[in-house]
Amino acid sequence: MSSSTSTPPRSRSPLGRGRKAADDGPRARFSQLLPFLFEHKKVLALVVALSIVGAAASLAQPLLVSQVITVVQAGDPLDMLVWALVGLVIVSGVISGYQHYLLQRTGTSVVYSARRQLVHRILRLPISQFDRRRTGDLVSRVGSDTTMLYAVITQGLVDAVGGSLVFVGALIAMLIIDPVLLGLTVLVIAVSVVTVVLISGRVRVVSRKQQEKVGDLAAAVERSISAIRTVRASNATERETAAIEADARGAFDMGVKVAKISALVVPIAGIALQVSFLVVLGVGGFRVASGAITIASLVSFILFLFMMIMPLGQAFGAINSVNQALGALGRIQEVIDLPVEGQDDREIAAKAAAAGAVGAALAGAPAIEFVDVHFAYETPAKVEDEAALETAAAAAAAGFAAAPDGEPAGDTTLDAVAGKGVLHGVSFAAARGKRTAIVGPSGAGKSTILALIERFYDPTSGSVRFGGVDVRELDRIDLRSQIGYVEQDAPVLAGTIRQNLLLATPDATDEECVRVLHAVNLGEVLERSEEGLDAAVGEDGVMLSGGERQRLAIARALLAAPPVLLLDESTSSLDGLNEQMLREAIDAVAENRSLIVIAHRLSTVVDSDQIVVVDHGRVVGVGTHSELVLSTPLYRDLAKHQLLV
Ligand SMILES: Nc1ncnc2c1ncn2[C@@H]1O[C@H](COP(=O)(O)OP(=O)(O)OP(=O)(O)O)[C@@H](O)[C@H]1O
Repeated sequence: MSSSTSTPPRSRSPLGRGRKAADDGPRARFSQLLPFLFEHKKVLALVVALSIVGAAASLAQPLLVSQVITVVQAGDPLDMLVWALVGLVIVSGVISGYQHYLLQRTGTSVVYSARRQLVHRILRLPISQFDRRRTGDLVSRVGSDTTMLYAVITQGLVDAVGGSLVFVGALIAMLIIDPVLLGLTVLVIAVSVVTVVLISGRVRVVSRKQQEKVGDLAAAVERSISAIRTVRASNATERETAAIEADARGAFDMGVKVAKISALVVPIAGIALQVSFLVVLGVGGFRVASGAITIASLVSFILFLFMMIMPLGQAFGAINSVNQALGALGRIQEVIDLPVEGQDDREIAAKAAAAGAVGAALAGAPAIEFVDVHFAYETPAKVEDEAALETAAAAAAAGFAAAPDGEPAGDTTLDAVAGKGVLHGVSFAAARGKRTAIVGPSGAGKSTILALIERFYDPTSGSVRFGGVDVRELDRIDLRSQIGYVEQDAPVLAGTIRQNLLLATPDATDEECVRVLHAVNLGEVLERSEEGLDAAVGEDGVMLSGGERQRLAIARALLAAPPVLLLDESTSSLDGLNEQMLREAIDAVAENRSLIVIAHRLSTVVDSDQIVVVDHGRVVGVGTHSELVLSTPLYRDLAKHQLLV
């Protein structure tokens, strides 16, 4: 958002903005994971309850085994004990299977919930966010980063909760059996826990970087695919492939790093088990020999030791997967924390809605009016010192733990600053029910004018008025429902003709669809395929010609029958017939409504009620064609070039 009035403070996200750490980038805390888990608290509670039962069943096993040994030594019959053991094994198996299913389902639900939140947020971000974010990276956050959350649930976290019960239970049992042996075991375990915690902080950082690389990869793929014809025609396939492969390689390298660090974690539980086993066996042997404990006690102590180490391994796995997930969650949360479009003006909009401001547009006021409008797009801030960031990241890596906050070392490309002015004191009024054309050289600011009417951006100063009311005082949804907008060059969505038409007017009937298609001279496309309205138009409408695409977009706007229609004429050159059809389409939509059309071909606009000439963001002339030819040199030149005078 470029408006000085509505731009939120720089520090938008608690994670990313305004706070730069050595490993620059969005970071998530464990507490931010909790809301995702909390959504499933009932199922998770059930899983924990099952874990407790499972833990009890597991804990009972060594006790039974110890009983079996005692009974065998005494030469007594074993019947009941054996059946109890079999029963316990079966119960443990069933419980663990059900638990596994619940965890997988919950993991999938957490991913689903994160995706929903992300999509909900992304589609509502201010347009300025799309100017500086890469589409592929956003797609990757929805598709890839979210899947990392799955592992938190399935790989350990909840298991570790249940496991910790086994751990505590085993600990108590071991304490009762032999406190001396336990002391030695705890010592070995404490060393391994400290090591794992130190290593896993690094996993979070590297995992986030890996996700960033996956984002880069997705953005690169999107870039090439969306321009595939140009890429092919430029013989750039090899170079584009190489560039994408380099991004894939970056993701792979980071993946290998994650694997290396994780690989340090995995054997630690095993090593801890082996070391404690040897210590317990050695010292335990002496203690049996000296009569301090019995053989049965030593055997059950060792079984408890195994039982205690298993959940420890789970806990280490959990720490690892949580840290990986937190890397991805940082990127998810960064988007979720962005303000949605209009977040700042909710109060104004509520007031406006209460007052019915759109409906109460002032009688006699122009449909659209610009009053001394100045505007500058925000431009992404530069990364000031990448080398400093790298050094700081390396320093943090050496420290192994999660990076501490540092001084701002630079700026990511997602922060924005006000760029150079695009509109400078633009004033004009588009009368109701009339046709206003905006003309001017490329880059003059014509499309920007339409963007301000749609409130994709707000002016830096001055005001844009709809029916005499400043658009900032209107509810955006109401405002947009009054305005049709046909954007330049890319107006068709993948899908069928019907889906395209119904985008703004989901309830329109087939008859209405067919009527608007005829109104814009597109009746013929219905005859091309037996499917009629259900014929697919392909990604970006590639199955339609440039002129047809533009007219389909006009038909869509026409179907909604808005009182004001903004039309950014396609810059692509149309042949005579297509141009004629476009003019007829515009004539059809101009009926009974206020039309503002950006024209690249003066022939489309010579008969407009009013023409506004824009040059370098300034209005340099307003009038009819014949007036402007006399009064405005720029217009005269444009007209001359297009052979109209
Ligand atoms: N989203 C954007 N972010 C930053 N700058 C932009 C953005 N859109 C346009 N600009 C800049 O604003 C200026 C005006 O662009 P605009 O698209 O309004 O011109 P135009 O008159 O419609 O041009 P054309 O006739 O070529 O479509 C240009 O210098 C352009 O580079």
